[in-house]
Amino acid sequence: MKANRPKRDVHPDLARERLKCNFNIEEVTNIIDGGKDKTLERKKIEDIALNNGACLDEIPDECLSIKERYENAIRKSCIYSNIVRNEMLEITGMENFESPVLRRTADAFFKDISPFMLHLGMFVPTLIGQSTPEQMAEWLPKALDMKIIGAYAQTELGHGTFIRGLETTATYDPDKEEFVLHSPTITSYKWWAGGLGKTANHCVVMAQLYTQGECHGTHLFIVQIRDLDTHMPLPGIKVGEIGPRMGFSSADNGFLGFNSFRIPRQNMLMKHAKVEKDGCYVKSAKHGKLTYGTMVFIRVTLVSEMSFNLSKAATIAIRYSAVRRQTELRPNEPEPQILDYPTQQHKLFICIATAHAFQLTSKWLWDTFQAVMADVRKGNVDALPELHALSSCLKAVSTSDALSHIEQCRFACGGHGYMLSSNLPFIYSFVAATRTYEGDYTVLLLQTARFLVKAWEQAESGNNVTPTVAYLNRTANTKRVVWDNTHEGIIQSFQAIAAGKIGQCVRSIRDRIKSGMDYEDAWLMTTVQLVAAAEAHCRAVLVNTYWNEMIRLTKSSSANVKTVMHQLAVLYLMYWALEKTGDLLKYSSVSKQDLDDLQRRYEELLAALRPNAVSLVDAFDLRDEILHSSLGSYDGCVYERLMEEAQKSPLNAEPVNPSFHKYIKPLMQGKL
Ligand SMILES: CCCCC/C=C\C/C=C\C/C=C\CCC(=O)SCCNC(=O)CCNC(=O)[C@H](O)C(C)(C)COP(=O)(O)OP(=O)(O)OC[C@H]1O[C@@H](n2cnc3c(N)ncnc32)[C@H](O)[C@@H]1OP(=O)(O)O
Ligand SMILES: Cc1cc2nc3c(=O)[nH]c(=O)nc-3n(C[C@H](O)[C@H](O)[C@H](O)COP(=O)(O)OP(=O)(O)OC[C@H]3O[C@@H](n4cnc5c(N)ncnc54)[C@H](O)[C@@H]3O)c2cc1C
Repeated sequence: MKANRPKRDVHPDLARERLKCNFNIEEVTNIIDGGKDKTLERKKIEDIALNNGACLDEIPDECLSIKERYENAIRKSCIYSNIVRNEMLEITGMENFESPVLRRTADAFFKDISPFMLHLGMFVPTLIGQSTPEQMAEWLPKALDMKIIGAYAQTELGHGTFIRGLETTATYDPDKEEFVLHSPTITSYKWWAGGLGKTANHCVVMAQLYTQGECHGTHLFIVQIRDLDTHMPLPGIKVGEIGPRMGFSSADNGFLGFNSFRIPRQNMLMKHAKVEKDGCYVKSAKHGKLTYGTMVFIRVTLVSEMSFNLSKAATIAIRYSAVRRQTELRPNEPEPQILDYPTQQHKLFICIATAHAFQLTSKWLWDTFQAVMADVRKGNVDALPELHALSSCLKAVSTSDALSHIEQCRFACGGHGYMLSSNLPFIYSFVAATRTYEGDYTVLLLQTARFLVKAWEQAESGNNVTPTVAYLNRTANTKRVVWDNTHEGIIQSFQAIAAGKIGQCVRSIRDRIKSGMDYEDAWLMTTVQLVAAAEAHCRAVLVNTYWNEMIRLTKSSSANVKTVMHQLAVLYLMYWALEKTGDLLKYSSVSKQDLDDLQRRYEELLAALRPNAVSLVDAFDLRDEILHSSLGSYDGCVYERLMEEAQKSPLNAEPVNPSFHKYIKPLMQGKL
């Protein structure tokens, strides 16, 4: 079903906005993409995937039933996978199947989500990260060629966060050289895995490994769950979909139970630990948590995923705000564009800046991840704790911030932002899940806090600490940093806030221990502060990385691009400084006068960015097919699109709904 989209003239308000632009949009797009060549490659791929209109729907997703939505998503997933397999991977290279470009074009096909997302998103990365070379040779080509379709089944009905508490067992039987997978309780049923309910025929399963009568903790196994020809669940497998949820409606998140289901020994993913034929367990020589590798990988990719989602929401809300006019400021004057209201600018410009902050930080995080993984391959796991701490807090804060900014974008669009045709509710519900999945917000910040407390103790005793906490060596023993309203000063203040909060946590824990608590209770009682300290550390990392990367990437930019990129980064620093005035007063010498000054400069900066606002979102270069929004299209024909989408409501298919004759009329006539 292809939909024809009428071509329209650009709305005059948007056309005027574009004339005001004073910087080279393409240069900014190149910075976001990671270089001119990357932009060209992206555009080429988008043309291949989107120009034939296969991604478009006649009937909007939201007007379909649950079953129709799933079936339509499968239909398009197959079309899309075929394009990826036959045309797109040729350009990116097979090894770049995780390229953000593929993720971005997928969004044009799925307003909600593809049931195949977890296949490429987690199943394939697990094969790559957890298999021996022999296992990789066996499974990876089939998975990349869609000969098998997989899911990642780790979470159970009873446990998601506490992986060590998972109950599914994999017991080795040396006589048959097989593992027996079993779900001993209702709470041990796998629950949530995307694509598992109806789509996948294979999955990676995390289970407690038993061999020679001993439990060796959780390990990963590859399991075929459905017949490849009939797609029927195999005997011993109970599988289905978990039911309607807030978002992810077409992802067929599933449940899975095993009744003494047997798999060959070779199906244990044995890169980091193995079970010999005789049942002897050989432990990972490197690091006990390497089986958690896929989670770390996805946490890293989620930071750029948040940038992408926020850039979509910001594009929709800013284009709409340039077209929408509301309220006479002075009698008989034209109503202003709502984008002219400083309160609207305050809601929206931070979204543009944050999308940049996350994008630049995500590239840096990706490079860090690659470097640490290269070390791990050589047997050096020293940097793993820092990577875990960093990816945990950046995943937590980027998903949480993106969520609240996307909600602001929806607020910024008034009533129309509540329409599903605006796409803002879809973006919101997708991002809402990211705050929970792949590690809940609080839980991940507490992981980072463990690392920070140790780093604090090292710095306190005069030892050098790892790079992302190096500021502790400077600030651990400083009471209050001297306020300085330059960008360096603001960055240092964020580091001082983080150091101050971590130090306070350490003192609280020690005081509680002194007063008789054991370490676990003292830690538990301090967790509210520990979460705040980890968040503060993450903000310090974000402001520092964003600033440094922005300077590095704009070195050879034209003057006006430098200026506008600089303005966005300063806006980001000021916004967060003003959000955290209580902390600044506590940990720096900032005065009321300094804060009033900062507020004034922030408001001036909003005004300075105003003429470039539409062009800044144009620089995200998001095609209409990707935006899926009645409010955010490039031409700004908001009202026409809202009306057009309204006509598609199934309730408008007939002038009188049968319920009138069945219920309303009898009620009116007193015959009910
Ligand atoms: C195609 C591209 C896609 C782009 C992206 C788009 C979409 C995303 C795609 C897919 C996602 C969609 C769906 C999501 C799928 C899922 O949600 S899968 C399930 C994810 N589940 C979780 O994340 C569970 C969260 N829980 C945990 O991670 C851990 O249980 C825990 C909370 C970290 C604790 O683990 P535990 O084993 O109990 O550890 P313990 O407390 O014993 O800690 C011991 C030490 O080990 C350290 N540690 C823990 N984890 C790691 C790690 N991963 N790496 C390194 N180190 C680790 C821990 O900090 C302790 O260190 P100490 O030194 O002792 O302090
Ligand atoms: C849309 C979606 C898709 C998903 N896809 C998959 C998938 O493909 N595969 C898969 O395996 N899983 C998947 N999940 C599961 C997901 O990973 C878990 O839901 C997530 O890790 C949170 O775990 P939980 O549900 O057990 O929450 P819980 O741990 O029960 O959390 C509930 C509350 O308790 C708090 N809490 C828990 N432990 C602690 C603690 N130690 N200290 C302080 N507070 C704590 C949390 O902060 C939270 O507020 C998905 C989830 C969603 C929502």
